[in-house]
Formats: sequence, structure tokens, C-alpha cells
Amino acid sequence: MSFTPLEGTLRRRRVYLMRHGKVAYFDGSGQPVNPKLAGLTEEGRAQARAAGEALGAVPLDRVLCSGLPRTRQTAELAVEGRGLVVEDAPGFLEIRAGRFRLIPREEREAAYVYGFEAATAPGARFAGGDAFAEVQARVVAALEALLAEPGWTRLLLVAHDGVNRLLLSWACGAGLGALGAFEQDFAALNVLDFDVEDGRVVRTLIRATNVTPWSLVKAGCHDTSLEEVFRPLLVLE
Ligand SMILES: O=C(O)[C@H](O)COP(=O)(O)O
Repeated sequence: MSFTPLEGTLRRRRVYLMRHGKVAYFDGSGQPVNPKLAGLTEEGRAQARAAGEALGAVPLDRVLCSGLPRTRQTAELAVEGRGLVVEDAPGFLEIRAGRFRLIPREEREAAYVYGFEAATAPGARFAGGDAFAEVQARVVAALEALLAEPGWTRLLLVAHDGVNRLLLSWACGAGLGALGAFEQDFAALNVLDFDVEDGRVVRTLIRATNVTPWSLVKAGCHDTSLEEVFRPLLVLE
């Protein structure tokens, strides 16, 4: 065994899969900001700290983020003061939507806000951008590679709405079919266990999804993540 299994198990390790905290994707004049540069708002920072408190008693061995500022900032806040180094894991970078100006305004709602619901159509792309199947293959391969690495029992991975949904949809055996149903609110935690034998996943367990320590009962959380992120695009020229 190349890792110490969770207490009482033979070959089980745990991934805390998290989405970054709240980000402002539009500036004060309603124009989109470069998503590669978008950072956490004050609310997003508080959400990340709340997740850190919830994880306080968990003996994490590793902490990873996709590498974009919003995931790095979230990871650093969530493990602040614990002496853990946050690693970049670019295999978990977000699925990219196409350019909104190339999509007629009347088609944008279906393409962006509800685009994940059409992911199973052959060759489907996210609003003319990345192909869902290709990104799912990339993020699943990145997770399987992590699960084959020795030396850790519990790991925190801070990624994105789309990435997390792609992993959850795969983990529950639905392929791309559950992409639209798995909400991922800001700073949400998902708890996934994997039984790993000779570096290969032999069992996948979904223990919790979309847990938001900043409000366990989802107070004020009414929009979907995609409605919140993309609705402002519907009115832009
Ligand atoms: O799917 C989405 O909502 C967008 O790609 C943005 O995702 P993120 O806010 O989790 O990075």
C-alpha cells in the first residue's frame, strides 16, 4: 500500500472537492472581466474562511488548486495557518465557454445559462467553446492520476463549477448526463471517497455534494451557479 488508508478501511482515501468562493465576473459598468484574473470578493473570502473552519479538524495531507487566482486564493484562505503548501494542478482548469459576441443574444440563455443540460448531445460544446466530453476526459484523467500518487490520505482540491460537475457526473456513473443537475454554489464542498488498489480506482463513493459551510440551509441561494455567472451576458450587445 503506497498510502495510509482512512482509519478502519483497507484501501480508502478521501478527496474534498471544493469550488472557489464568490467572484465578481462583471465590473461596475456591467462589462465582463477577464476570468483568468478574477479574484474573490469580500463575500467570497468569508465563504472560503467558513469552509476552512469546517475543515479545521480534518488532517489534510495535500492542498491543490487549478492555478487560477480565484481557486488559489480560496485554497490559501481555507488552510490559512496550517503550514500546508497549495499546489497548482492545471489538469483541473475550468471548461471554457465560447465568445459571447459570436452567439446571438436570443440564443445565449440556452447556450450559457442552461448549456450544461445539452452536454450529452454528440460533440456538444459549452457555448461554442470547449467540448464537454474532452474536458471531462481531461479532468477525470487528472483525478485518476492524483489517486494513483502515493503518500496522501485526505486531499483538498479547489476547482470550478464546470470541473466539479464533470467529476461528480462521472463519479455517479452518469457520464455527462448529470452535469445540469449537480449544483455547485460558491465555496461548496463535495466529499468523495475512493477505494484504490495498485493505483487503480475500484470503488467511488459520493458522501456529500454542494455543502456550503457559509449557509448549510442555502439562505439567499436561489439562482443556479450558471444563472448567477452568465445572466449578465444576456443583455450585452
Ligand atoms: O461553469 C461556470 O459557471 C463557469 O465556467 C465559471 O465557473 P467558476 O466560477 O466555478 O470558475
